[in-house]
Amino acid sequence: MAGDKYSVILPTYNERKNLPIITYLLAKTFQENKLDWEVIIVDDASPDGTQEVAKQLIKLYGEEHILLKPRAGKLGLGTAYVHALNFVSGNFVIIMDADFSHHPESIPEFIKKQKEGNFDIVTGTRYAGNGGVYGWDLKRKLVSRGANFLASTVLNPRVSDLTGSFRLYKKPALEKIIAITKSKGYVFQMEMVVRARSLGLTIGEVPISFVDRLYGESKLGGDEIVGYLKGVWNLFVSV
Ligand SMILES: Nc1nc2c(ncn2[C@@H]2O[C@H](COP(=O)(O)OP(=O)(O)O[C@H]3O[C@H](CO)[C@@H](O)[C@H](O)[C@@H]3O)[C@@H](O)[C@H]2O)c(=O)[nH]1
Ligand SMILES: [Mg+2]
Repeated sequence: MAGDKYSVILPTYNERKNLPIITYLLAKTFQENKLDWEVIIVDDASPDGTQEVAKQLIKLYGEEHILLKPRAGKLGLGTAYVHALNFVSGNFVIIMDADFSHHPESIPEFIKKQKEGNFDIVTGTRYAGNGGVYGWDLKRKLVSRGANFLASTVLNPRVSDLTGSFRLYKKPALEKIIAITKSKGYVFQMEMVVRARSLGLTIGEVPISFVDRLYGESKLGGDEIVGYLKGVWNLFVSV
């Protein structure tokens, strides 16, 4: 629709090699679809020089399209979104990873889905339709499936992929959800969906292929798994 603007929040930690290509593909996708856009990069003082790359990208694409909103240290994904939201100028917000696990080519499908049902949220799903996961070992697959199974059973949020983070939000919806979401680690994604349901927001789903990163390493560790279990428990007793 005329007047719509899409703000992509891209949290980065050591994504120097991925950032130029993901930005190129985002720009291309938005230009080809004649959409108004911006990318907000939240870099947490990556030691690999991600911010230097981001500054080059600002020169290339312009300040109206690329914003760098860095923080002084590695403060985690959840707070990165909260931080970025202060700078969003679009009426829609897209949250995605910078490491190609989330491919920009899905964005037009998210937008189409959003328009179809006037959804508050459209979430990418690896666990419905022709969605899938590629490149994970058995352990990581089991952790992801287990996390989804547990939260679905206990909290019943009627979404097939609770832990993914590739999502499109109406900006006011995201603001409302973030205001009441408490967790900070990986569990954040799941809590956001559960909170959205408790607010009566509508959610559409689009199947996506999640491909594990080529460069660098995932930041998921044992602490995050414990944090997730605690998060499910806290929501179970509170929502
Ligand atoms: N600013 C900032 N960015 C971060 C931080 N930690 C990770 N990131 C960035 O956040 C994105 C995802 O981080 P990964 O480390 O690649 O996560 P993952 O293990 O692949 O997990 C992904 O899949 C999970 C579901 O299976 C998701 O729950 C998770 O949010 C993410 O999408 C990447 O762009 C990474 O640079 C941080 O502390 N600060
Ligand atoms: Mg990743």
